[in-house]
This record gives sequence, structure tokens and C-alpha cells, in this order.
Amino acid sequence: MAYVDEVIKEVSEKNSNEQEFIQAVTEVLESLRPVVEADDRYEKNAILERMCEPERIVSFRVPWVDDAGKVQVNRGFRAQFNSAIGPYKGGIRLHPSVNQSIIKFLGFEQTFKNSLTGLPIGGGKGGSDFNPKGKSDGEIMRFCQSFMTELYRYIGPDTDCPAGDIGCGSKEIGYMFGMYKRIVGGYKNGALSGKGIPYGGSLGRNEATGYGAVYFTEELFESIGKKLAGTTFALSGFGNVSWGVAKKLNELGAKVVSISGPDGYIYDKDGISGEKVDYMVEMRGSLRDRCEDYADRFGVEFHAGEKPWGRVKADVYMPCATQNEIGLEDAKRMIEEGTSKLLIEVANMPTKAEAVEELQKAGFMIAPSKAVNAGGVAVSALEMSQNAMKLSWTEEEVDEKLKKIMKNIFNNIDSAAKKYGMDGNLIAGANIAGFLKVAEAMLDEGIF
Ligand SMILES: NC(=O)C1=CN([C@@H]2O[C@H](COP(=O)(O)OP(=O)(O)OC[C@H]3O[C@@H](n4cnc5c(N)ncnc54)[C@H](O)[C@@H]3O)[C@@H](O)[C@H]2O)C=CC1
Ligand SMILES: O=C(O)CCC(=O)C(=O)O
Repeated sequence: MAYVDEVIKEVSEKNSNEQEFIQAVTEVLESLRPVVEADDRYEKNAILERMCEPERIVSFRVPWVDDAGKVQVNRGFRAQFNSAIGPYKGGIRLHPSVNQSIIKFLGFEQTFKNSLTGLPIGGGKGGSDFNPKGKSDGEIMRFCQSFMTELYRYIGPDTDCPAGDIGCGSKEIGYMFGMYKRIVGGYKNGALSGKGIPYGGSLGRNEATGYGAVYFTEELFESIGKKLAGTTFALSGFGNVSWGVAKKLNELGAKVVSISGPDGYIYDKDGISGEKVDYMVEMRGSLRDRCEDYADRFGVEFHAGEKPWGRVKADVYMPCATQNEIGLEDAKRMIEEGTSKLLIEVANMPTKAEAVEELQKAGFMIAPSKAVNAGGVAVSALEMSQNAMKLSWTEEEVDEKLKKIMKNIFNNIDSAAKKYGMDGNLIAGANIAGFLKVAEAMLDEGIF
């Protein structure tokens, strides 16, 4: 049996109840075939097996008291996946769907993504099944403090630096940082990123994932002779990432016609711009998790229980909410609708494997999330650098660095795809380019 197949089989058997993790591993390993077949050092040193096994995972109890005085118990996780090229780095997801499989798929993906940024950061991810929806500020603070009361043992500016993700923004990071500081003493603000500006956050971090995704899209458009101005985009989600994408697309003259939530999607034919983009921040901050609020406010169409894929006429689809939000039926609808041939993934692993296959067969170009959304973690790493140097860069300085990073990512993954005979396959290009750097470091560092 070929090396790649052996490892996929072993990972699938060992983690048979972790579907998302198996999905992420299978996608990455499948595209590494030509690379590992051309160099037997990877098999001899069990590089793939080691990359698929996190260096460690901690799972812990998170007890907190709600406003009614009742004790609640959640489960917390941190997967420290791979530190070959730097300290573990990756967000904290607070969502009821969080379990070990979700955290492991995200930590695995993060390793390759962080490598693509060109910065010295390893891969990690954490989270909890805590649901921020409908919680008071006091409840969120008490949860975050309890979460950090356990997590603090495992993190630090040179070991592991968590940040935000779904359900975890600068407010939650602020509460976690306050408790971290209280427990460990000193002012080690490089232990968390995505912090508020007054206590060591980087200007531009809030916008970085969305803006970075649009800078990546600009590079991609240039390579295929398209212009952003005048192009129509269908987005999902209305959170931090979706907001950043919408803001930057508007600035560059493109039009955003949809956003969504767990309750359904809205279609705004006039475009989501100006105060409507600002309203997305309000919607996320309300913790209602309802997209229908936008329809009520601006009098546009709301489609309950549906997703925009193939239901909205757009030139580009850009999922910005969560994993596996585009399934096979969605892909078929997108193909049948016929306007778009471009899927730019921004959420982590938003497309199911069978949907990717169907879209590729129909000639869709797919830009993979681990490259497209890498601007967020890249600016987090810039935040760590600023904290270490005890200085702050201007928004312009950060933005300029972000643009360069996104341009390099596009060029590197495009060249990697070409080098291995898969011209235009950006999924393979991203997996290969991300893998090579981590694998070389692991080979140099010996077996551990
Ligand atoms: N925040 C960041 O810097 C980065 C985020 N990402 C990824 O981008 C995506 C969005 O993250 P954020 O905007 O930060 O989170 P957020 O919490 O600000 O917003 C999440 C959005 O997705 C929607 N959503 C979440 N779960 C859903 C579900 N099961 N069904 C339908 N809608 C759902 C929510 O309603 C909300 O609109 C996630 O996949 C995250 O992992 C990736 C890189 C960095
Ligand atoms: O900013 C970070 O450290 C992590 C961001 C993140 O969780 C991601 O890239 O998915």
C-alpha cells in the first residue's frame, strides 16, 4: 500500500469517531502524494504519522456560575499540534459544536496555514462547547476567567499563544488576558493575541482575516485577468471575518449581496455597504446570532433555514461562517446557477470533500481557506513581535506587511501547484507549500 494510503487508513482507524479531523487529514495527505513519493525521507522518518498526531491535547473542566446562581460546567480543549517551526499559535473557539474532532481538525489545518505565512509560528487550536448566545457580560467574564484558570499552565509568549475564533473576540480575549496576568504575574502580553489596543493589541488585527482574504483575492484576480471593482460576492456569516471581507470589498468597488447566520440568509440586491456593514458589528455584538435582524432593519429578503449557495446570483462565493457549510447539494446548485466559477474559502474547511470534487469537475477554481484566511494569524504573529519589542506599529505599517504576506502566500501556493504538475490547483499548492517547511524543520530536529 502507498505510504499516503497507509497513513490515511491508520488515522481513520485510530480516530474513527473524529469525522472532521479525518476529513482534514485526508484532504491534505491526498495532495501530498507527489511530494512524499519523490522523497523517501518522509516515510523513513514517519513525518506524516507525526504530523497527524498532536504533540499534546489537554481537555479540562470549566465550571462557572450563571446569573441565576446555578453552577454550569463546560469542557475546554487546547490541541498543541506542531511546534516544529515556532510556538503553537491558533484561536479559541467558543461554540456548542466544539468537540475534540473539531479542535483537532482546526489545529492540524493551522499547522500548514501558519507555515504559509512565512512567520515562525507552530500550529495549535483550542476552545470550549460554551455557547455565548444569549449570555450576559458577567456570565461571559466568569466563563473566560474559569477557562483561563486552567489554560494558563500551558500557554506563554514562547510556548503557545492563543487568539480568538468563532464566539471569541477581543472582549473574551480581554477577560482571559486579565485572568492570565493575575495568575502568572508580570506583564506577558505576548501570551495572547487579538487583545484590545490599550494593552498590547495590534492595530489592524480585527480586520486582518477579512482584509487578508480580499488581498489574496486581488492577487488571484490579477493572475486570471479579472478586476475586483464591479464584481458581485455572496458571503455567509455576519461575524468578524465576514465583516472584514465586506468592508474591504466595498472599499475596492466590489458588491456584497448576501450574509447569513444559523437562522438563514439575507439577499440585499443593492449591496451591503456603509451603515449596513457597520450594522454587522452590532448584530454580532448582540449575541442573538440572528441574521433576520438585518432584514428587519433594512427591509430586504430573508430566507429562513437556507444558505446562499446557488440561490444568490454572484460572481464569487465566499463562505465566512463555519466548517462544512457547503455540501454536495449546495455545490450542485452553484453549478446549475451558472454565474460563478470561483469559490474563495474564508471560514476554516467550509466545503465538504464531495462538494469540492463536484465543483472541481465543473471547472470551479477553489482557493483554500488555509491560504485565504492566513492574514488573521499572520497579524497575530505581528502582534507577538510588537509585544516582544515593546512597541506598536501604525495601522498603515501593519496593513502593508499584511498585503506583502498575502501576496507571498498566493505566489508560493501557485508556484507549488505548478512545480508538481497541478497548475491552478490552489488546494494542492497550499498543502504542499505549507507541508514542505514544517517537514524540513521536523527532519532537522530529529525524532520526537
Ligand atoms: N477570527 C479570525 O481571525 C479567524 C477566523 N477564521 C475562521 O473564520 C470563520 C468565522 O470566524 P469569525 O468571523 O471570527 O467568528 P464570529 O463568531 O465572529 O462569526 C461567526 C459567524 O458564523 C456564523 N456561524 C457560526 N456557526 C454557524 C453554524 N453552525 N451555522 C451557521 N452559521 C454559523 C455565526 O452566526 C456568525 O455570523 C470560522 O471558520 C473561523 O474559524 C479563520 C481565520 C482567522
Ligand atoms: O490569530 C490567531 O492566532 C489564530 C487565528 C485562527 O484561529 C485561525 O487562523 O483559524
